[in-house]
Amino acid sequence: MANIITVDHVSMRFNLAQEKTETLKEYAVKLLRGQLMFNEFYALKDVSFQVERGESVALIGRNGSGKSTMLKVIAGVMYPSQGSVRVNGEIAPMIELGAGFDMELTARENIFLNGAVLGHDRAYMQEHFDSIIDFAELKDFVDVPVKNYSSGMLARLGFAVATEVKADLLVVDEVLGVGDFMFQQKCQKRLADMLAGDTTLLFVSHNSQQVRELCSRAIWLHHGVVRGDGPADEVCTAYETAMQRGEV
Ligand SMILES: Nc1ncnc2c1ncn2[C@@H]1O[C@H](COP(=O)(O)OP(=O)(O)OP(=O)(O)O)[C@@H](O)[C@H]1O
Repeated sequence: MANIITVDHVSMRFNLAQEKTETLKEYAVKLLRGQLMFNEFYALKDVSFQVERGESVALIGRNGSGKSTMLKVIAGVMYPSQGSVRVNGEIAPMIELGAGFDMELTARENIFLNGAVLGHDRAYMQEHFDSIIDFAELKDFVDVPVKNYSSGMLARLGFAVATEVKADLLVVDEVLGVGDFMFQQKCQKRLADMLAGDTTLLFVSHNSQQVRELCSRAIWLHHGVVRGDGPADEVCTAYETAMQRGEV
């Protein structure tokens, strides 16, 4: 089967300032004078993997292991310092709460805006509009600027839009953890339905049960390095065992 994602020897380096600077001006002056010392920090180190069309893959690992950075590089929000990423299809990214929304606009306006960003015209979005609002349970808040939404409401709207407009690849960062229990169940069911079609799912989760239920495969990142890649159940068990033993 064809690969939808090819991650080829990707490294992501961040430069962390060693000294604390109080103001942006002080930072800029020190930077121009060459007085700032940086520590090089690799959030991803020589990561390679491929994902086939229709696979559902979870990225797991401790806090700070590089999962979100990997999603951002795949979604094209960040460019890797080394290596390359190729995505063969249309991506619906849900990687930051509210990203892709204009906070000053209403839900109605944002739905059309988001649709346009994903390459869908007004007529297409109009056709799907009611279904998005129904799923997000925001019927009474359609014309409220989203800056007044709670984080749960924003997550519901984001999830509803990203999953309504069928993309080839859905990239989801922990957003399933937001919203109440009932909504999480609904999201999980929708993802399962999409996976029964030919959507590819790549998602980050700290919930092993969810990973086992939704994903056929898991990739375990540890300090930016791939420590495991294989059937979700096996990789989750290896990760849990390592945590219980205090090895990670
Ligand atoms: N823009 C940035 N500048 C500097 N460091 C960053 C930046 N983005 C991420 N990092 C660092 O890279 C490392 C990996 O972060 P990342 O968010 O990818 O981890 P994660 O596995 O998603 O963690 P979590 O489970 O807590 O969400 C962390 O140490 C983080 O502090």
